[in-house]
Amino acid sequence: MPTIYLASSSPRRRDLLNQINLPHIVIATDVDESLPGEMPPAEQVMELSRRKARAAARQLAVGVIIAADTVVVLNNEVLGKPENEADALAILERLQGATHEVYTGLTVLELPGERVLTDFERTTVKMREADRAELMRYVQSGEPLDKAGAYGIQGLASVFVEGIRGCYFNVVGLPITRLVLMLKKMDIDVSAYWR
Ligand SMILES: Cc1cn([C@H]2C[C@H](O)[C@@H](COP(=O)(O)OP(=O)(O)OP(=O)(O)O)O2)c(=O)[nH]c1=O
Repeated sequence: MPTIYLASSSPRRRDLLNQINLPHIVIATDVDESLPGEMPPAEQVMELSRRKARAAARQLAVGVIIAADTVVVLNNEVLGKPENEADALAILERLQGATHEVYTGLTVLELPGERVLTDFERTTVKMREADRAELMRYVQSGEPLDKAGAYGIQGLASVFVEGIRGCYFNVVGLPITRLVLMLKKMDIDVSAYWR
């Protein structure tokens, strides 16, 4: 079975691979995340996941690389990670009482040979109304700062989520079933690692 590499510094993605008992090695990458402004969100996250996978591929000779990129989209506007606490509060004030979408782009790259698959997953998230004081306390918890859309559904932000449609794991940053299906296309069966 090939060695799996996760081209991500996100602890959430690591946790999700551990949750499905998929042994992996984390590879740190540094990619240019600048994009042309008019790119649709699905294209953006797929392109960035491809860049992350390719950056990891430059450091390796053999194995299968997984890379992902997640953004939150509100009324066609792409929201990445907040720049600071004030930005996090501004984002959360827009998300409260509204419905948004979470997109994750996913790339699986096999070495040697560079066979590459890229796809994306989209989940709709509805948040309840919340007042400024509540959102302020959430920002002060420190949870929003390293997360797209300034929240973590898997953490304290669960108190704001009214409902979701689609893959939950996609919101956390790694759509598990989408990944499993892509690995299957590369003739890798995740359950073969469960020994
Ligand atoms: C919406 C949401 C995002 N997130 C996180 C997942 C990702 O880590 C992060 C989105 O940022 P990304 O740029 O996709 O990933 P990253 O910078 O954390 O890691 P890397 O580029 O090295 O792979 O937001 C949550 O943990 N919970 C959520 O509910």
